Amino acid sequence: MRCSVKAPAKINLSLDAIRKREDGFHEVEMIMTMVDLADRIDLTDREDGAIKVDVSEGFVPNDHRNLAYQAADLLKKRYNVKKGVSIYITKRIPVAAGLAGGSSDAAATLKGLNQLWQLGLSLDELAVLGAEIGSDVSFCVYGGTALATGRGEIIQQISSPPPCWVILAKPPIGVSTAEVYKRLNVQEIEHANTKAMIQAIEQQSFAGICENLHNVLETVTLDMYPEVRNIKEQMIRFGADGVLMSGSGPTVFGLVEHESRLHRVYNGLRGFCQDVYAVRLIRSTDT
Ligand SMILES: C[C@](O)(CO)[C@H](O)COP(=O)(O)OP(=O)(O)OC[C@H]1O[C@@H](n2ccc(N)nc2=O)[C@H](O)[C@@H]1O
Ligand SMILES: Nc1ncnc2c1ncn2[C@@H]1O[C@H](COP(=O)(O)OP(=O)(O)OP(=O)(O)O)[C@@H](O)[C@H]1O
Repeated sequence: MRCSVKAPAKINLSLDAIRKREDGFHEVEMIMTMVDLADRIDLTDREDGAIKVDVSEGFVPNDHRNLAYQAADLLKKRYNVKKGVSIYITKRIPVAAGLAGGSSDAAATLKGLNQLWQLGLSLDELAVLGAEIGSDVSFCVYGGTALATGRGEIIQQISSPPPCWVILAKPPIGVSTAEVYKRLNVQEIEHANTKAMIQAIEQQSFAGICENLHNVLETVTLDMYPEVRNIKEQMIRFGADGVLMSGSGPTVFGLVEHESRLHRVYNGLRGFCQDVYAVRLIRSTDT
């Protein structure tokens, strides 16, 4: 038996860190949403019980380090599954970009194997398992738009933002999430107004969303990598309505309401950066 699952990228419309916890993680408040740039996960079950991973991009690990492998391994061990699986990952989401590519691959693998291995688990159960793999995996299991708290694994779904375009620009560097969080000084940051962001989304106020875009990790990454700051400045200069770095970066996204302006921002950025994508937000009715 086979099945294919889409694994979309996420962006953080806001990301606030409340405090550093005893376990080394940060207590966060994040508003996350999916965009229609996606990896594809093809799963084929195997009678020999093995888990095999193959990835379209040779530099992504194809062993136990791959988060999709970890998802399959976790399900297999936890539910004592005798079958194995061949996982083929067609990567389209840039890697180590702040777009949760690996986390989304893991979430898609959990969902696909739930069907393939007929485990009958609910989304809530898959999300709890996902949290064992990484902080972003639970959100990726549900998709849509959500408030994520705890270390990112406590998910409360909210309305989808109004339709708009999203330009993603990724400079040619990879950023370590652990390193960025390590350099964050929670005592000194200007906090995000998460409530105002939720309210803007509930009221379908595009202007309100743009006004409340805030990511406390942005200053850290911008100080470490001037090229990320440059992309942010260019995105603003070319006229995106709202601009923010996603996650721990280095991808910067720009929200654009009108298609007429989309081309100017997209073409302008192409002059500075090779990895530029024009995508849409995924509304929960689209999935
Ligand atoms: C930056 C974000 O992508 C925003 O969505 C997430 O907060 C990070 O999610 P992720 O990549 O799934 O992160 P994980 O693999 O769970 O954690 C990587 C490292 O980031 C740091 N980390 C992560 C999440 C969190 N709430 N606090 C942290 O301090 C920890 O040092 C951890 O060892
Ligand atoms: N399926 C996968 N796809 C991409 N990278 C993976 C995968 N599994 C493991 N990795 C490893 O994880 C690292 C981070 O990749 P990923 O693309 O998930 O980062 P990210 O977009 O910054 O994630 P996040 O936004 O959740 O912090 C990569 O350097 C890669 O070696």
